[in-house]
Amino acid sequence: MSESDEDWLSLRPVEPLPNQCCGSGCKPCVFDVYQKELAQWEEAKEKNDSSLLTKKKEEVKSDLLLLNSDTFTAFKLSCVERLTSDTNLYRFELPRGRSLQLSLGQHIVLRGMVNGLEVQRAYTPINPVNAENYFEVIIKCYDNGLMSQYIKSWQEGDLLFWRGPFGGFPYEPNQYGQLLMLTSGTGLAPMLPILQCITENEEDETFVTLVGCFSTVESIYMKSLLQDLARYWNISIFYVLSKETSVENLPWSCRENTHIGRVNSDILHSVMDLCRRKPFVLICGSVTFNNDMLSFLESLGLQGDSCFVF
Ligand SMILES: Cc1cc2nc3c(=O)[nH]c(=O)nc-3n(C[C@H](O)[C@H](O)[C@H](O)COP(=O)(O)OP(=O)(O)OC[C@H]3O[C@@H](n4cnc5c(N)ncnc54)[C@H](O)[C@@H]3O)c2cc1C
Repeated sequence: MSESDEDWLSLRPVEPLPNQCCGSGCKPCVFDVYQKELAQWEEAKEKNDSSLLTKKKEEVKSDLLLLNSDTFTAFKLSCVERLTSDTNLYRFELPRGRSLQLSLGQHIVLRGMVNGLEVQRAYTPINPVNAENYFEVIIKCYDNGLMSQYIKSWQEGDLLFWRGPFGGFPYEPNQYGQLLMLTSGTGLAPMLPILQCITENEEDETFVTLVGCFSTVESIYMKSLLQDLARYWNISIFYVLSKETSVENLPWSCRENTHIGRVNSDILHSVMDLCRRKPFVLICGSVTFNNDMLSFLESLGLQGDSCFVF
């Protein structure tokens, strides 16, 4: 097939803008995909054969894996549950008896279209890794967030496009005597499948202490799931609430395990004193939160090789 210069120009892939990238270091990133498509375009142009461009740019279906790290697959949004004023739980349908087959703590990348611009952002499924027929993500929407605008337009039944998986925390049962999980907001997400994996395995005797940082009691996500998990003999859960004024104003169920204020080295010191063994620390929050936690832990004598940042 022969094409004019103008036709070739219209087929040339467009270089992504920096804010289209999710920034989570996934491979391939939107820029890798662009480089690959550009090379494909240059080859097709050289051979003057545009049929070489039609190869797998869009969604693919694999019989074995539902997800693919290169290309996007459509999943149906089956249910939206409001968790707080700005955060919802989104449940996606999978074919009957199928699971996403993620490893612990892995994230997936969502593709959105905002004002004609393709945007990609990372989200971490919270369901147990062996869950069949569905997967779930909790997403906080920001007023001025690009993907947030797209997510706010979703309706149950919509088809949304995901690729992955990426990242993850390599975990073996009883590998660590004690895990200490430090999370801020939706940073809770990668911890939930790890907690569920430990509590579902009677042979796994790992102690886990989770510190969840939120602004108020109302903003704590998945409170009833966390309460259920805290009933296990090896799981302890603490909250640090930055916008509450006094423990006395909190419901009785939260008073004993809540600190008021922002998490600091004193709070971490008291939490670490309650750990049964020297902890291996998992950290997930904003970049500032993660860096703050690493420096508090260092001041408490914990080295970087005892920490994993999502
Ligand atoms: C590996 C990984 C896993 C993630 N998992 C989840 C998850 O499970 N659930 C989830 O909700 N998010 C998760 N995120 C964050 C998510 O990828 C997006 O960054 C977030 O949804 C904001 O995207 P946006 O396009 O709406 O905002 P952007 O357009 O990227 O940002 C615009 C503005 O929004 C605000 N904003 C964006 N992100 C933050 C933040 N973290 N803290 C404070 N203000 C912010 C700021 O004001 C910012 O200037 C994850 C990120 C990574 C890297």
